[in-house]
Amino acid sequence: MNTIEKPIVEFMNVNYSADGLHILKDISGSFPEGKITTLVGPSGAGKSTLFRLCNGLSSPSSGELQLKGKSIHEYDPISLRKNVGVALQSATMIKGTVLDNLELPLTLQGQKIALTKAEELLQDVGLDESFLYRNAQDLSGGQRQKLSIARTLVNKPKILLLDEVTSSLDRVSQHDIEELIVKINKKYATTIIWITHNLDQALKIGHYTWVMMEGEVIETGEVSILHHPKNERVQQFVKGELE
Ligand SMILES: Nc1ncnc2c1ncn2[C@@H]1O[C@H](COP(=O)(O)OP(=O)(O)OP(=O)(O)O)[C@@H](O)[C@H]1O
Repeated sequence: MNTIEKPIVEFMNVNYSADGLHILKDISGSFPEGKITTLVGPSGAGKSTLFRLCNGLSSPSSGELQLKGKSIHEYDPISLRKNVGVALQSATMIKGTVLDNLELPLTLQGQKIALTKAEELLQDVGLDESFLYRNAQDLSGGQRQKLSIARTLVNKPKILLLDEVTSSLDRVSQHDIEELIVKINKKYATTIIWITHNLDQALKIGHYTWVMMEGEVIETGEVSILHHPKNERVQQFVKGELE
């Protein structure tokens, strides 16, 4: 992160343990506001666990985690959900139409979505407004992922957490989603934190990267560090020698 950038998510000596296992080890660092940071590392490195701390699904065992300069403990669940949107690889839909799914974040708050808003959100993610009354179960994988991302935008989140959102998609849909995320980042200045196994994708769309291994953050910096990592294990990882 360069000096003029403001941190929006800050980890200060964060540890997380579960079932007697020390899973996240003394994590310190920040995600800059309005930028795309990718989170990479081998399987089991702790990436998804770190995400669950950012959206309040788990709490640090020790240390401090701040969002917008305020401890995550001070956010109530609704304001946390409004600030932090999440899209997952599975892009799970409820039974019903595209509109029902788009409206879900508001339904949970006892509200309805304005039709013009729903149309605008579909337009944002490149789905035609004629999709609104289609059965969500009938969408293709790529369309479902676009809808899942549109759904996170309903609350205008400041931060969007993406966990392997393109891993089960074909190349064309993968490319569409990458373009879409870059567009959202530019249009709404949304901070994006993106877990990906795909290093080419990290290099293509990210401004910054965190490399995690065995519960630790090993290297961070501009995404170009992936071309010439300093750490020997990270060098092995980028060469594909670690799973
Ligand atoms: N609640 C839990 N209880 C016990 N172990 C856990 C728990 N949550 C995560 N772990 C363990 O912590 C480690 C990190 O898991 P995590 O899912 O965060 O890794 P990851 O980097 O996201 O991996 P992947 O890329 O495979 O999704 C793994 O060894 C996992 O089995």
